[in-house]
Amino acid sequence: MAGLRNRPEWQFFAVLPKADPVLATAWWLLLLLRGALPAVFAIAMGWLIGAVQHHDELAGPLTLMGTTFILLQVLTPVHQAVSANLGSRVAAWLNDELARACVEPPGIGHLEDPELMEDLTVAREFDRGQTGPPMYMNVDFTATSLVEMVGGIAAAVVLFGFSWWAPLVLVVAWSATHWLLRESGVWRDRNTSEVRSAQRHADYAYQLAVEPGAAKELRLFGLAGWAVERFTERRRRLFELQYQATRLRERPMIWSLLIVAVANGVVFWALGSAAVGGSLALDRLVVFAQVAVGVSSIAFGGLNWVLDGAAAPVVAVRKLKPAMAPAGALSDGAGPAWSGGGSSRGPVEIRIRELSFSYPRSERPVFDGLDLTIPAGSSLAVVGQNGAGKTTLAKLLCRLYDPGSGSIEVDGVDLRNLDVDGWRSRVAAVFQDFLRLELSLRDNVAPGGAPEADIVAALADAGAGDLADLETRLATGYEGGTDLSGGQWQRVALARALCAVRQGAGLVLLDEPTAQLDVRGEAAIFDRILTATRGVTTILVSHRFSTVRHADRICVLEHGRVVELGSHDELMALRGRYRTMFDLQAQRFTAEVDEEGMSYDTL
Ligand SMILES: Nc1ncnc2c1ncn2[C@@H]1O[C@H](COP(=O)(O)OP(=O)(O)OP(=O)(O)O)[C@@H](O)[C@H]1O
Repeated sequence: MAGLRNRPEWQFFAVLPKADPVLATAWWLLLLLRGALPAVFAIAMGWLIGAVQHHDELAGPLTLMGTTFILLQVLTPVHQAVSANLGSRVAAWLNDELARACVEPPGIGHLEDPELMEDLTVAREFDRGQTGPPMYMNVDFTATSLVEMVGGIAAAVVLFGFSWWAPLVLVVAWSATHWLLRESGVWRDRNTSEVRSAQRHADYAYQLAVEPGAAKELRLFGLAGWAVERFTERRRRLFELQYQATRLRERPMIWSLLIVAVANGVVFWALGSAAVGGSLALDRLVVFAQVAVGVSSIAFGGLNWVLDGAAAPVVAVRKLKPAMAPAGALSDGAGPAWSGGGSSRGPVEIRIRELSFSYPRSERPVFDGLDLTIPAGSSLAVVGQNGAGKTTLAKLLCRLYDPGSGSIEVDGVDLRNLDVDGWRSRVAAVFQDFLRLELSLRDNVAPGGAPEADIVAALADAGAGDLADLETRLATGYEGGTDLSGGQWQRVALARALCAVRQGAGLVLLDEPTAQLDVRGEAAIFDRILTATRGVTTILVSHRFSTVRHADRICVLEHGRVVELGSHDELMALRGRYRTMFDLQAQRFTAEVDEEGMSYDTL
């Protein structure tokens, strides 16, 4: 039973009533009715012939035939409409499930776990129509295939009226055609890793060609023709593979044709001899001959093929739900909303002890015994080569991951013992890949709400005071909406953090907060950031030493450990890594005065 429940088809059918119980019931009823109608029509025809032969009343059989015929015509489009609606609801249900599974875990490990990526891609993209038909079509295809299956079974049931063996022979023979498709590899080969990989390549090349993100470089590097060529070639390869997969192979084809021909020959021969021998009247012969033909609609197993595509996203979503929860879990924070040692406002002291951390499924530790203390209210700049672990440190401080071993303490309390939401409400962060909400400027600066005076002041501190009206939506495509440049967006992200500081954040994390600002803007803004975050514990990640040097202390990260720690002057005097990096960058900043006679280079 558990095995049956785990089957993809079962999971697919189980989702239908969850998506919409009323539509699912209507869908099944219509399906059964449509499946049964051809057999009823055959019976009605036999009845009519019998009535003509015996000079009986024709109204009954004619009414039944007419009604069946009309129902056959009318129910098809009605069922299609129900299928389309049910399919859309199944897609919405799956999308909701996936959204919840992605959003509910407090950490983010489940979204960065390579083992979950394939299912996540299937679950995310199933309704875009690129890897297969969208769900509303899949439900319709499933309905059509099931109607045929039910039709074949109904015909076989009626054929029992002739003999017990005839329907069995025909059902077995026509079922052999399923084996034909399976042996031809239709289902198996269509979903091989080679086909999936070809599909991925074709999709990628297509996206390169049609999406605006790649448009600039494609043109600049003369790659436009290459992208189209690549797409065409990859797609051709995909079609070739799909053709190979769906091509019927000779041997199983000959065998199943033979079986079907023999079985039908035997049954029709028996029907014929019974009729000639006088044991089967014309009216019954007509019925049984029709249903004997009708059994053929169970042939070829199109249903399996259709269900394969329809069930894949259901299986992926249902698999992801239980897999994501532990991957994104954090150890339980036992404390109340804020259970740090200090007050619920004001700066916090951070103490990192023997911290080790590796990303999920990664052998290589990012940190291996990191020790670092950041006194309350001080600022610390973190520098180091690409990949040194600066962003990872910020993620750990936001408690998007828990450490592998060691600890991060806030005012003497292990971060794992703090309530996650309570802690996060005390952290203001700007990440390199910061959030750009398609909402008003006001909501971008204060997504959780804040007094207007704080929003306006935060925008001014971030140098975005005159960017736009607070109610302007920061996205094109909306009435009065506008998009911003990269640097302008960065100012909005900074304003969001600075607004949170005004709301009482105790830790500010700035990961490359001025990377997209022009030099003039950076120098001006950085002074304002320092003023606005004065007295708040601030961690600044930056490759710009003009920014870094203003921090109270600077730490150089290398191979998961702190290799240098001190003020700018102390580290310069040390003549170590920091000095080398600083001097290298300083050589590129020789011009200290611009054409307007103003000095911006603060190195
Ligand atoms: N989601 C992830 N899964 C696996 N490994 C990751 C992930 N994110 C980062 N890493 C790895 O962890 C290491 C540290 O990455 P991190 O982003 O913290 O570096 P960084 O110092 O911020 O680099 P940069 O200066 O380029 O921003 C790198 O080797 C990186 O490849």
